[in-house]
Amino acid sequence: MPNRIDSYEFGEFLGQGSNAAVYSAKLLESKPDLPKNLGLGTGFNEVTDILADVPPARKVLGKPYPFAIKLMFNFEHDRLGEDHLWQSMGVELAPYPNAKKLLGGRMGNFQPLPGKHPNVVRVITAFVDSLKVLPDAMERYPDALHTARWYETVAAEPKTLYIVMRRYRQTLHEYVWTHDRNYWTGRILMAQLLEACTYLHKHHVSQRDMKSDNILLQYDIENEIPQLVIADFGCALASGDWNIDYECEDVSLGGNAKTRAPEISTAKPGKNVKVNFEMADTWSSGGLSYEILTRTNPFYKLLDTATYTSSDLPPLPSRVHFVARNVIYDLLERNPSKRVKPSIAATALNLSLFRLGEDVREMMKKCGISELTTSLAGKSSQIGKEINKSLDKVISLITAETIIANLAPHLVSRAERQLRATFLARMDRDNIWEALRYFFPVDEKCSQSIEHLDDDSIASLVSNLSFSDGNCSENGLSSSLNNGQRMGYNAPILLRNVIRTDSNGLNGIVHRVAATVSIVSTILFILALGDTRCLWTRVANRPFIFEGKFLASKNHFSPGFSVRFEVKSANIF
Ligand SMILES: Nc1ncnc2c1ncn2[C@@H]1O[C@H](COP(=O)(O)OP(=O)(O)OP(=O)(O)O)[C@@H](O)[C@H]1O
Repeated sequence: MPNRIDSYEFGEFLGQGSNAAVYSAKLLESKPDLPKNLGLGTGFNEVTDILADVPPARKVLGKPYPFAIKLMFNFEHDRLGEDHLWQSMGVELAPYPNAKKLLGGRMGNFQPLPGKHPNVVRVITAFVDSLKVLPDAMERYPDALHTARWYETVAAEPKTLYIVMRRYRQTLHEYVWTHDRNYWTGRILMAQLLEACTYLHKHHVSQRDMKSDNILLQYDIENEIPQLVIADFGCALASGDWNIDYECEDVSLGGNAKTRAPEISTAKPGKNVKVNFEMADTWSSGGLSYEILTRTNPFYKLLDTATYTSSDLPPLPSRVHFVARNVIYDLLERNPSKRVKPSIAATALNLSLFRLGEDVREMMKKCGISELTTSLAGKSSQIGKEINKSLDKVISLITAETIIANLAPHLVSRAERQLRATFLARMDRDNIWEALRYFFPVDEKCSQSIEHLDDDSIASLVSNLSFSDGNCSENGLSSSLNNGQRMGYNAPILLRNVIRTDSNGLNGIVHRVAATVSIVSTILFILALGDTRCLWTRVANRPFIFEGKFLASKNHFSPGFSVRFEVKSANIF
């Protein structure tokens, strides 16, 4: 992407804050890039090759101004050079993995995020160039221009920093006031927010200005579930250290005082005082979750972050899922050392979103997970090994369901499929066991008595547990899940029952295989039309087979040959 402002054409004004104005933009005389290679494989019997991994062309075409350019306000047009711009504004680049190179050491210990994340604003490039005075600039931000009346002299060529980002559709604040409440969507938004917090937390970055104007959403169709990103890192702490010295009032504690965690808002400046931001964003995501589910963040007006107690928190609507409710209360725990870690909160939310059965808790129970197993997890390696077998089967099911979801892109939103991918890419067993406590609260008495058991007692406990039977999860599930005719899991039957879909009349899962593939594969597709065939892949090292029919697609014979694969059943063996 070019690093000159002349290479971009500005579109509409998108918004402004105290530090910058943001406009939509496109490359001058650019033509939208159509996907050249549809990314489809050659073998019709390999599921992984037919996953739709490129957006439909219409979505690419539909965005005439695909970028957003943040024009930073330079209030020091009387200073020469560029260094001060990079130094004072460079922190905005915390979400940009190339930032260190770009800054070239101008910001000392600055440690930006090392990679892109689907729930963190996508920065494409940044550069310093001449100040572009747009037609509405004088009216909207006169003080940020070199013509502001207090300058006695200004640099020969007034400049500023520009940040080119992906353009998003709306802020969270706008979204909650323009869309009807939908608690399923709300939970997906919450989970995305917590995935972003998990990523920032992992890399020691605190955004420090978590308000709903700084949470951006992308969706193409009006009732689509939005993709959520955390944006505006202008107040971020990204030095690799959670602590800052707070010796006087002048030290910045981040953005809006109303959205500061209790440990920040109660800090008093003084000698050797340090303020720790490790759990600050996590706390703020609790207030934002209220906003997602009820439109109102209790800390904007009702409560004071410095003085509230947990009993002051307003009740959440009764239809809010019990996991979301408890996660929110735990996020808003005053004591940062007792506050739930963002990764645990995100995992709990993600687990609550799986559809393997009407009730995730019931499904887990049938796999042998219970209050007892969550109490036992991590207690001894012997027990751990046994109960992890049950957990691994649950994980296989979750993975299988995700693959099925990818085969049914019209049934599961893009945002949700991305969320699953994000979650599956980072999950580990310990994290899941901790999150499972939201479904199966740990029995403290049981937990304490296990501490004192000797090896023999543990062995006998293990042998008495239902999960010691390696097949228990299959048995439990197949009795409730399968269609009575075949062994194993029959996940599509479940999906058909529980997925909320507006695709009328679709029975089972239908995936369009748009194949611009070799002639040989095309012939194979044609030969397969109408017959019941199997597609296979592997899930957690176990064969995962879809059985179904190839059907000719009415509308999609161009540009390549297209068929649909209607999945009748899916089985893990
Ligand atoms: N990538 C983007 N796509 C679409 N709109 C955006 C984008 N980035 C920012 N905006 C819009 O511009 C507004 C101002 O952006 P931003 O919050 O980054 O500015 P700021 O001056 O740093 O704000 P603050 O005063 O909170 O520090 C946002 O609230 C949003 O409405």
